[in-house]
Amino acid sequence: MGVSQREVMAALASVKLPEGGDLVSQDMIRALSIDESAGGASVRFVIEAPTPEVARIVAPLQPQAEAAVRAIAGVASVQAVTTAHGPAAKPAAPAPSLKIGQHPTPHQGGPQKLAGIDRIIAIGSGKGGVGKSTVSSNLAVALARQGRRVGLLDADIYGPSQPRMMGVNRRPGSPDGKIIEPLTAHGVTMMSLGLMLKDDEAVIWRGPMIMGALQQLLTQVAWGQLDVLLIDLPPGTGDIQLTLCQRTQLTGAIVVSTPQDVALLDARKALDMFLKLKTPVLGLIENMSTFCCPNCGHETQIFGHGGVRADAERLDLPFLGELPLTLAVRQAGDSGTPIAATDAPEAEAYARLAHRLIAGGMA
Ligand SMILES: Nc1ncnc2c1ncn2[C@@H]1O[C@H](COP(=O)(O)OP(=O)(O)OP(=O)(O)O)[C@@H](O)[C@H]1O
Repeated sequence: MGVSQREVMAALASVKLPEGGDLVSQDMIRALSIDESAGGASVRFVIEAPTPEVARIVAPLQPQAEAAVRAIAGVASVQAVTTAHGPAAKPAAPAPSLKIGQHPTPHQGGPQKLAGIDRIIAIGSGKGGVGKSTVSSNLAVALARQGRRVGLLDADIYGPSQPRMMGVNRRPGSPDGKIIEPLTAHGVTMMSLGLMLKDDEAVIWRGPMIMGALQQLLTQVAWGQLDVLLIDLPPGTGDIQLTLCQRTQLTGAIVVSTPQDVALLDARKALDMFLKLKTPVLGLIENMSTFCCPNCGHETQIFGHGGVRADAERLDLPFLGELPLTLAVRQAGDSGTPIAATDAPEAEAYARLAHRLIAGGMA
């Protein structure tokens, strides 16, 4: 069997950048080609840095990247080039002066469309910690791998976790102090309030400030042309959910829950909220459905099993699938490379979910 693109990308993901993330999570790999011949595979790729300044930092890592690919069984030769995309930044470019967290501007009329964005899907849950952010990041990556132009907005303003899960920690630029340039990771255009805050800085805002911040993240970020924008909501049924559903034309919402009764109780409240706000519910996902012991293979249903499917049937809503609880999913999220970006068996469930949404015209 030949050398696959996935194997090469996985090897390149092992090359860490000094400022955080790696060559793949920072979306620097271009023009990857693998030519198989009798003597083995010749692999070529370009490391494209966003600016000449970053290229100077990344260039010394090229030998390490080549060595990582050369170590893959079946690779005979590796050729890489480091280039910079775009002109050199002006010296001492002003730091974004954009102030996130202002009062919302008055709004008239019903929910608005966002220019350039074809579909918007909100991903919510009733209870916290059920895996809504994990599902959002993995689904975004799985959709991008299937060729969709995907954006991911971390609207979990009190506990933004997407920067860590997607492996980005650069502060987004804002050359004019108004428009925020989103970052790219694993083929996904992303933005999170977490990228604008210092580590460990808490957000202590009242409702209007939160709504203002959400409005800024939706309208001041240069999202570009997207097939779908996924919005990772905070848990519960608060200001963010209300503002989003009332102001923005959503394609629909997906609700994530574990099968545990206490999670289901809260998930039903989230569903009720979406129904009351007339946001179509695209379906329910059961996360942490079963746990398969990596040592002995024994399956345990830690949080129960099947409760989300039963609720979907009872409410006549689509059941979008079950996702297992595995160590690999947690580790992948913590390392900044969602499991859906890898060849691990767990990636398959996200690929199926992405395929289902694309086939249904939802993504
Ligand atoms: N299927 C899974 N297998 C293993 N670990 C998982 C899985 N889903 C989520 N986790 C882990 O559970 C924790 C909580 O997940 P996550 O942050 O995605 O939940 P959340 O619902 O977004 O939480 P919050 O309420 O904080 O927004 C994380 O450490 C994550 O890595």
